[in-house]
Amino acid sequence: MNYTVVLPAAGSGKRMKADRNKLLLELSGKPIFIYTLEVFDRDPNCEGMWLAVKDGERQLIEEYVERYEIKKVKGYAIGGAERQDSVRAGLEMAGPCEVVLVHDAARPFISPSVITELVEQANQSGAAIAGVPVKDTIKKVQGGLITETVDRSSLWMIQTPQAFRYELLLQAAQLAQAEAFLGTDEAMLVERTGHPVQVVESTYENVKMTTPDDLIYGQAILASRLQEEQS
Ligand SMILES: Nc1ccn([C@@H]2O[C@H](COP(=O)(O)OP(=O)(O)OP(=O)(O)O)[C@@H](O)[C@H]2O)c(=O)n1
Ligand SMILES: C[C@](O)(CO)[C@H](O)COP(=O)(O)O
Repeated sequence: MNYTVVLPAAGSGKRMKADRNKLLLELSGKPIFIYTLEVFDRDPNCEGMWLAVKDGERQLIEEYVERYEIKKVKGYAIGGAERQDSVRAGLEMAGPCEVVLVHDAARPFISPSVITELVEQANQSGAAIAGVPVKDTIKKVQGGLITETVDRSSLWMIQTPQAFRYELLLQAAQLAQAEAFLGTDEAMLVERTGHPVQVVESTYENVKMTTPDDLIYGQAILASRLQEEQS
């Protein structure tokens, strides 16, 4: 099943504390977002990528896309102040298709088999997102004191990709905009329309490069992949 992917890449990386958009930081000599684009470039079911970028970074990002010979980038939308604004801009520009995936450009280690599973599920049921069960004990804390220990048996950490029938996500995104609702992922926008959202088990490797320690983990993932290739 073919799909189109929208990649929000217009953040600023405050938590990474870098001097530029964190997506341009390098792992083993290659910018983070190029690893992400390569996964989709290699997937024969990916019909095209739409990137949401900052106006002032578009030229630089385009240069990298050319330098690394990424073939499937169809166009660029100008991102907004919030991630949700950037995704909506990308969706509107991508135009109608059957299944659309939204994937953080800051998650370079997504597994191709999870993408395939998400697309199949979204085609059948309308909405499917990636996640992994939480591994730690979860507590609510206020003022340094525990107010509750949460039963973790049904808690999942949600990632991207998040896959949807295009019209379902577009309408949910436009409704959220009209009602000034701000969510932290696309599923939240669809959930509030009442449409069920499936969760597909992903991998813990699919971490979002958010804080400096994530770069160390990212580097370790690359080293272990290289070792596997060579053995
Ligand atoms: N206004 C925004 C904010 C974020 N993103 C993108 O959404 C993804 C996930 O966001 P996050 O990790 O929060 O990135 P930043 O906003 O860059 O980081 P921070 O919140 O630490 O500033 C990233 O690929 C980021 O580039 C975006 O396109 N537009
Ligand atoms: C969409 C997301 O990656 C799912 O985990 C996450 O919610 C993005 O959060 P951020 O704070 O905007 O990075």
